[in-house]
Amino acid sequence: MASNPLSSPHAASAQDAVSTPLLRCFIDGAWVETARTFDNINPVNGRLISRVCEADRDTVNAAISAANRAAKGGWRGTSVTERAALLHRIADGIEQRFDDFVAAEVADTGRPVHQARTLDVARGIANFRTFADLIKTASSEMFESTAPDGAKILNYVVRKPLGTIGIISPWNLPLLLLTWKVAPALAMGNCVVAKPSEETPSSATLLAEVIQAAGLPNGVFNLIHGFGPDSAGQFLSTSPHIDAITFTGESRTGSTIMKAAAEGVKEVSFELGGKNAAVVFADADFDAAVAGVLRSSFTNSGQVCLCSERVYVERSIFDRFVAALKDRTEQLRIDFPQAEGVDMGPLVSHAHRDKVLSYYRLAREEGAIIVTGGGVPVFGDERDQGAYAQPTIITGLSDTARCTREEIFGPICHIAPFDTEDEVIARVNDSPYGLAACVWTTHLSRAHRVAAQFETGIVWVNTWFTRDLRTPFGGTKLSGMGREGGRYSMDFYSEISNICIRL
Ligand SMILES: NC(=O)c1ccc[n+]([C@@H]2O[C@H](COP(=O)([O-])OP(=O)(O)OC[C@H]3O[C@@H](n4cnc5c(N)ncnc54)[C@H](O)[C@@H]3O)[C@@H](O)[C@H]2O)c1
Ligand SMILES: O=C/C=C/C=C(\O)C(=O)O
Repeated sequence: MASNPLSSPHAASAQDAVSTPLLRCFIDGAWVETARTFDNINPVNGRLISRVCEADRDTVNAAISAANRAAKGGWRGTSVTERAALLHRIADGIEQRFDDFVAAEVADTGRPVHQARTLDVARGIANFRTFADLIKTASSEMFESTAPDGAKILNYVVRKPLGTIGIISPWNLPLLLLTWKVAPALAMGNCVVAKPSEETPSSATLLAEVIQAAGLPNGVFNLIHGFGPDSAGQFLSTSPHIDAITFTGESRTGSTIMKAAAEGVKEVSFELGGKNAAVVFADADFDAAVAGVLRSSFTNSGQVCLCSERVYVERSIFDRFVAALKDRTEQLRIDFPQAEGVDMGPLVSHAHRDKVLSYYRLAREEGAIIVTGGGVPVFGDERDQGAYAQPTIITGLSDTARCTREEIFGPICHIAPFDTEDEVIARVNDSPYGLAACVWTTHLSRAHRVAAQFETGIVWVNTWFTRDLRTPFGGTKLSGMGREGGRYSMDFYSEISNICIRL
């Protein structure tokens, strides 16, 4: 098991003086305990990691009031240079406590240590550095025109802080997805009330410690812990005193939050679910495509919103591709997060594994062929108390089966053959979701042609989850609303005003 990451004074133990840390909320620059706590469980072995203070309505309101006060205070007036320096200090702080952050992510999620190092924590740092650098180089639009009487008119655009931003994030990439919103929100001069997932409170708590140490003014960043319905998530998203909500999570939750936001006509940004497709043409670099689909299906045990759950392979290479992917999948090492060469840890929780396993059963009921996996690995050690599931490949389902239409969010993909380019484009687009798609081909014009026709916010050609943080990121249809990244984040986290001057 990971060494306990939560060794700082802010995680001091209250109820269990011996060892179980208590994670507190961070409000107006102070650590706040609440009456109710919930357990944070390690999915590797079912053991208790920490107890977490659940923010009740009064606590959430206190966090929002603190942010509102700070928003009216000096923060919005800080210079870009000062804010950029603070963001870099936060990035430095994460770097200085790199191993604590890695251990926190690993303990909460069971993900491989090397993934936490190279993806999660590295991106947490990059998110702060990227937006610090972006605001220093940002420009704005200017339009010159002529008034009816011939006078010269100058229009220019300014970005002002929105005020208080409510941030609600999921458990699948906890630090990455939280900082992806916190960094630009602060960069644009806003104050923040952030609620991480109840499944993954640890790295967010460390982030609050780092932010406190970096010297952000009190109330600019506030952290509340808790659940969604009838808990901190609902109290935050239904408050009339926040100015915008940015949310990453399930489409259904996004819809609930949107109803709450409609009441006050709040700005929303949603990064939601997916049922992403990977398309492999016969002209693809075969080995690269197999390796790519292996990654895009099973990284983080399939718990990345961008993972491929629908794989379409051109019929002439279908059997060979399925056999090769099966072979590679059966070589994946499912192990403790700290094990040398580990490829996959458990799912995030037993509850989530129950959901994923219900789809493994449904696949059989719907008539799927189980090519590999379809169950739970047996280890003969404490991992048997964990939330592990086998990486699973299925074939033989129609495009109307529930397993090929609904997001499963686990280590499973369905592979189907296709015959023509037009056919596969139509099948990929026949989905209520539209987050990301991958194309594997060496045919240059086909790559452009096909990519342009996918109804998704993101298309990767001969790669997957390769990110440039300046690019627009988000989904169409049930996969989201709006785009974040680079100037798209700068726009969302700002009130954009046009100033028109008659010269
Ligand atoms: N498009 C993207 O960029 C992206 C990225 C990551 C994850 N996701 C999606 O997230 C989902 C997995 O995450 P999850 O299970 O944590 O999602 P979830 O919607 O259950 O929870 C996400 C967050 O919302 C909170 N929440 C739940 N109900 C709420 C309510 N009624 N009001 C306010 N807050 C509420 C939760 O406590 C949590 O903090 C998958 O569907 C995945 O595709 C999308
Ligand atoms: O699980 C979803 C992954 C989302 C990734 C990002 O939001 C990103 O890379 O910025």
